[in-house]
Amino acid sequence: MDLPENWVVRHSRTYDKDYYFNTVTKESRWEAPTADTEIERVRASHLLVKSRESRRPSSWREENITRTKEEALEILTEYQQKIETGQETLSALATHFSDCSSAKRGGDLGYFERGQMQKAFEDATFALQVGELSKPVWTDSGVHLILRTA
Ligand SMILES: O=C(N[C@H](Cc1nc2ccccc2[nH]1)C(=O)O)c1cc2ccccc2s1
Repeated sequence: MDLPENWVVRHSRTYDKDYYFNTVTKESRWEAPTADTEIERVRASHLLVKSRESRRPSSWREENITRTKEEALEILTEYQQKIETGQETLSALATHFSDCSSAKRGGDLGYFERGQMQKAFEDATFALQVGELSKPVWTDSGVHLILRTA
């Protein structure tokens, strides 16, 4: 029986039967959680660099974004290197350089479920472990670095 993420089976000596415990939410229940009973949601922050080909080639930073996709990736890869070496945090770089309005919240997008974000972004985020940084991910908005936070 494969349980959804963070769920474990425990044994109740009081009732001499197994129960299920979520090591993150600390919730316990008698019935086994299954993938389809759990509404999976994640939380993430991101840094977006737009290009001239973005769905909306404008942002709080730059009214008319003209950089090419190649230039956007070069810029994002610089940020990726700084975050991976611990020189910078994604939150600090997103605040100053992200072309998404979530820059005002350190790149935090809040919680979301499948079906809410552009598919490539959703798939990349759900594939990350909590605390893990993505590789550059392309959507119609531009190129992103994603940090899964919950
Ligand atoms: O779509 C947004 N902003 C777009 C850029 C963008 N495109 C995205 C595509 C996937 C995930 C985040 C994305 N942000 C913009 O400003 O042109 C969002 C901004 C915010 C701000 C707070 C929380 C959620 C969101 S989603």
